[in-house]
Amino acid sequence: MGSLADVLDGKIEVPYEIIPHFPRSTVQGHAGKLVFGYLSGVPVVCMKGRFHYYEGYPLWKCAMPVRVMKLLGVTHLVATNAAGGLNPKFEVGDIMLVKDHINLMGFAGNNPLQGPNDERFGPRFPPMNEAYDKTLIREAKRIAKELGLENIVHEGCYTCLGGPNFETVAELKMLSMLGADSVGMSTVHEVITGRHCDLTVMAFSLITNKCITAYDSNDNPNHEEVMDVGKMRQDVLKLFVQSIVKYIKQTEDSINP
Ligand SMILES: O=P(O)(O)O[C@H]1O[C@H](CO)[C@@H](O)[C@H]1O
Ligand code: HPA
Repeated sequence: MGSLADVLDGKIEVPYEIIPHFPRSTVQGHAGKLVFGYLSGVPVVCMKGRFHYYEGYPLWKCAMPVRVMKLLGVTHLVATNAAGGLNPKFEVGDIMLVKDHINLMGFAGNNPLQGPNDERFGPRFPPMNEAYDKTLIREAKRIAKELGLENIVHEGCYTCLGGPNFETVAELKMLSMLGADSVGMSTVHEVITGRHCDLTVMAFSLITNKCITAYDSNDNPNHEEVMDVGKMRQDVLKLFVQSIVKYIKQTEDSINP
């Protein structure tokens, strides 16, 4: 067992505390380390713990590790998250490939790219209509089929709220009407920052709980359940990401032999 970061070959772990100006992880279950190593022979860097707006960091700081990755030579970002399933077809433990997002915090003028634009990373007005790489989504679906995961892998639209509270019934009903299929408190600002600096991006949600859209329900979402489902699905997620990374490497090698 262990997360993806734990099974890298030639692993080097760098605690966030020793990286100058790096934020610190404050969330239970987020260890706070950058882990370098090889996954199926492919050099990768994993974040063991990410940063959320509700921890008190501005969005640009939450997403700063993405720019650090860009400067390290990273070309592809695979962002994963735990999310509530809003689409009634999703079950707990399912995977949702993100085909699009709704940047709710952006609606209120809060964006990781706010402030002076650093042209060395990217343009002032980056497009976001093709944020999630279509080829990677297609190949992830093929890989899911090969691994026998086709019944649990879906495609949908993710939305990020500021948190830390889970959503009200009325909020969830509204998000559903807006077209969201999964709901979380991360990823969108990382993806925007990644696309701004021209990383190829894919993302997926692990559905850790069903969103409660009925007033007569006695269930409550909670972080313990989110972490438990994450642990339960750890091995499947590892295999899935490993296969996607292998595919990326093969295509890169065929382009630049
Ligand atoms: O998005 P990640 O970091 O996977 O975690 C999700 O799970 C936590 C809530 O249980 C929130 O932080 C939410 O964003
Ligand atoms: N809502 C918001 N964030 C989440 C959820 C949820 O239901 N589950 C995991 N992260």
